[in-house]
Amino acid sequence: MENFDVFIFGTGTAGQLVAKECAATGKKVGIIDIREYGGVCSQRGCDPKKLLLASSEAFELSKNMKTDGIAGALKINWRDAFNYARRYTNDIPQNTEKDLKKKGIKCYHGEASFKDSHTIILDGEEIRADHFVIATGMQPLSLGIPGEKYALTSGEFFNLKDVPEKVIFVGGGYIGMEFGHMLCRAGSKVTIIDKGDQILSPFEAFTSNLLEEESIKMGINIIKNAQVSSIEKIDNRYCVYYAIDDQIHQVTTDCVFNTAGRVPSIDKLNLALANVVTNQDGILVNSKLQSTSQAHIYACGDISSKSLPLTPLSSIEAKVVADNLNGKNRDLEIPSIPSSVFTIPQCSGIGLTENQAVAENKSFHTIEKDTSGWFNNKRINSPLYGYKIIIENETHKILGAHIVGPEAAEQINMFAIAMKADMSFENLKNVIFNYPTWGNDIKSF
Ligand SMILES: Cc1cc2nc3c(=O)[nH]c(=O)nc-3n(C[C@H](O)[C@H](O)[C@H](O)COP(=O)(O)OP(=O)(O)OC[C@H]3O[C@@H](n4cnc5c(N)ncnc54)[C@H](O)[C@@H]3O)c2cc1C
Ligand SMILES: NC(=O)c1ccc[n+]([C@@H]2O[C@H](COP(=O)([O-])OP(=O)(O)OC[C@H]3O[C@@H](n4cnc5c(N)ncnc54)[C@H](O)[C@@H]3O)[C@@H](O)[C@H]2O)c1
Repeated sequence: MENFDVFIFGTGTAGQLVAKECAATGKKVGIIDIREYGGVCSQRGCDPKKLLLASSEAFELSKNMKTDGIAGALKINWRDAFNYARRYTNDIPQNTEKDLKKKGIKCYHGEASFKDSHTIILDGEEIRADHFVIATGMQPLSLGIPGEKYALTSGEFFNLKDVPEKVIFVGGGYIGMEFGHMLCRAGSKVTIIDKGDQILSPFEAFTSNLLEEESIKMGINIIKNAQVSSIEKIDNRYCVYYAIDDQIHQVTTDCVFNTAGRVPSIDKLNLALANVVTNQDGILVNSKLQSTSQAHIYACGDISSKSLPLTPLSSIEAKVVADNLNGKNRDLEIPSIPSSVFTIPQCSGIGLTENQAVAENKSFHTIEKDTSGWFNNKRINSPLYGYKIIIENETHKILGAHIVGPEAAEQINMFAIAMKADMSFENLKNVIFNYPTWGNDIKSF
């Protein structure tokens, strides 16, 4: 029986980091993945998405500058954009595995599951470890409706070689909005159906509503407060049925995506046999990221109950787990987390929304403005730019910052620094920034 100091499930951002840091201190490390190596971010998430988005960005800028310096009709060639993204991502699995092996880590493939809290079984063989790390991430939630099998997943979006004439996204969260914007610019007639009354519900309503209005102007059909009840295949097309106030409606489409959220990937691990406790957020962990029921089993990244499912959080958590396994006795401390939806324009936020500040009984005031007419936005003929900042009355500290605009994802990083450094809003505005830049606009917020 193979025996390890540390055995890791999952080769994404979190799993790889723990494996490398533990191997670097001389531990005997094993790692396994049920799919190709590399995880969601590099294969089916952040990176291929941003690569595909590059042509949408180029398209948008040239479309907006059409009568102001750019001549000729532009078109996104989806197949070229797809091949471009693939060129970057294709080699990552084998390079990741090569790199892990070079560092002395034993690499496995397949579906392993726990036999007891120190033993797993893979293809009938037992593997034992002193410590386990579960970093298996998340997977699309099941819609639980007839015809669900016809809905494609976000991973399958990255196999889409041609632009569908019509496409429906069930769910107007991060993924539905990002993919919807891309396909709309590439020529699809996009419909987004969401069960809630606000798309991008974790984001501030002011910025999310502005983005929704702009998305509708672009031609995206957004249907809210709608419960999708079934999907039917008719010849080569799909009919999606949904209810609003008990009234059944239907839309026909060439392609449907399930973008209704993601759930922890724990179903294949047999965690009950290892006495590892879970809930709907993932594996229950303490501040050291140990399972609350089995201290020698850690969880990090999307799968841990502590984390928002974002790449930077997966790295932070993995580092805490690696440090603890290497004897450093660390607790997870999470600062305010910036997050962005990579639509065009982008929608970004950090800290509290206004509703959350009210719920937390904060004494605060807000400033908000539609700044679409400001110079930076006008310069590129972008249609939308706006912000809302939540400021604590007594300390003038930033409780939350929310921006929608072409460079909102970069601007929000400035707020991340200010909030980490406990700066007041005035002090952030007193910083001298380059002119004329998007960062410098913050001085006028
Ligand atoms: C479409 C999309 C776009 C995204 N864009 C962004 C973005 O722009 N910015 C951002 O911060 N975040 C983004 N995210 C989220 C980000 O990808 C995740 O937070 C991050 O990848 C999580 O890393 P992880 O290591 O925890 O898990 P993962 O990267 O999911 O890795 C988990 C690994 O475990 C494997 N696995 C699963 N089950 C088992 C099992 N039973 N046994 C063995 N292995 C298993 C999986 O195959 C996978 O390789 C996006 C996500 C999606 C889906
Ligand atoms: N740019 C980024 O950082 C980025 C991009 C993509 C994904 N992610 C991460 O991945 C996670 C998952 O993204 P996601 O877009 O799948 O989920 P999400 O939670 O962001 O959005 C899901 C949406 O689907 C709706 N919904 C749920 N069930 C539904 C149903 N049955 N019918 C209609 N609508 C339904 C919800 O109301 C919600 O608006 C995000 O929370 C985020 O952390 C991040």
